[in-house]
Amino acid sequence: MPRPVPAVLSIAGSDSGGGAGIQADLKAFARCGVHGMTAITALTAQSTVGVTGIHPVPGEFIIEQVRTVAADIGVDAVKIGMLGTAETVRAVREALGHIEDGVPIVIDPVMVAESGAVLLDDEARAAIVRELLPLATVITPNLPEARVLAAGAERAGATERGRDDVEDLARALHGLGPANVVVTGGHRDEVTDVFFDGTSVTLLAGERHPDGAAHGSGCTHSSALAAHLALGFSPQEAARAARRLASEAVRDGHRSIGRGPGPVNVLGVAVRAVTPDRLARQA
Ligand SMILES: Nc1ncnc2c1ncn2[C@@H]1O[C@H](COP(=O)(O)OP(=O)(O)OP(=O)(O)O)[C@@H](O)[C@H]1O
Ligand SMILES: Cc1ncc(CO)c(N)n1
Repeated sequence: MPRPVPAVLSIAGSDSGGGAGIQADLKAFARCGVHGMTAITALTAQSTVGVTGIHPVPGEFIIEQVRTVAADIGVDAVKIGMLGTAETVRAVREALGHIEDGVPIVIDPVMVAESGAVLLDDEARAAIVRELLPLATVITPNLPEARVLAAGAERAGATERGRDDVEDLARALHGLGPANVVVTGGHRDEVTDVFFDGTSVTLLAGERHPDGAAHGSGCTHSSALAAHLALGFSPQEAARAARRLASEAVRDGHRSIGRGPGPVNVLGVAVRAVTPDRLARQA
C-alpha cells in the first residue's frame, strides 16, 4: 500500500542543543509535511557555543537503525549529515544497501559546526568522497566544505579549474560523482546558492538575513531538500524550495537562545507556545 505521506530518513548526528543535526532535520521534515525517521551516527554534547564531546554510534547499530525502518516503513528519500569517522562512513555505505535502488539521497558533507567545532576527521573526508558522493542525487556543501572537497578533486585529476569561483567549484564537485551539486551561500555576502546538474548552472538567489540565527541552517536546508525530492519535486525545484525554507528559518531563528550563534527556527510563526497567559486571554 502506498504511504499516506512520504517517509524521509535522516542519517546524521544528534545536537543536544537542539539547533542542528537530527533535531533540526526532524523539524524540517515536519515543516515539509513528510514523516521523519532517524538513524543516529553520533551523539554530540553541543550547545550554541561549541561541542564538548562526541560519542560515535557503533557501525553495526547504525546499520540496524536503517534496516529496521526500511523493512517496516520504507524510505522515500535519505538525507545524510554528520558522519565523523571513516568507520561510520563505511557503515552508512553498507546501510544504504537496505534501501531500495533509485531512492534519492541528499548528502550534506558536514565538517565544522557554526560554532567552529570540527565534526569530521581527515580519513572520513576521503572516505566520503570515495564511498558516498558517487551515490548522491544532490550534495549540499557550504563554501568552505566545497573548497575542501574540490581540493581533493583536483588532486584526483577531476578538474584543472580555479578553486575560488563558486560555479567552478560546483563543476569540480560534480566530477566526484553526484548527480547534482548545490553550493550553499550562507558563507558569502550575497547568500546565493549555486545549483549545477552536470549541464547548466542555476543561481538560487533570495533575501539575506544578516541578523538572523543560522545554527542548523545547513541541516535544515538538506533535510528540506530531501523532503521535497520525496514529495516528487525535481532536484532543482527541491533546491529552490530548500533555500527558501532555510532562509526563512534563519530569519525567524532564535538569536537569544544560548550565548553563541542561535538556532534556526524552521517552524516560524506557525507554532506559538500556549502559555497560561495566552490561554487565559482566549477564554
Ligand atoms: N543569513 C542568511 N540569510 C538567508 N539565507 C541564509 C543565511 N544563511 C544561510 N542561508 C541559507 O541557508 C541554507 C544553508 O546554507 P549555509 O551555507 O548556511 O549552510 P551551512 O554552513 O552548511 O550551515 P550550518 O551552519 O548548519 O553548518 C542555504 O540555502 C543558504 O542560502
Ligand atoms: C550533530 C550536528 N550535525 C551537523 C551540524 C552542522 O551544523 C552540527 N553543528 N551538529
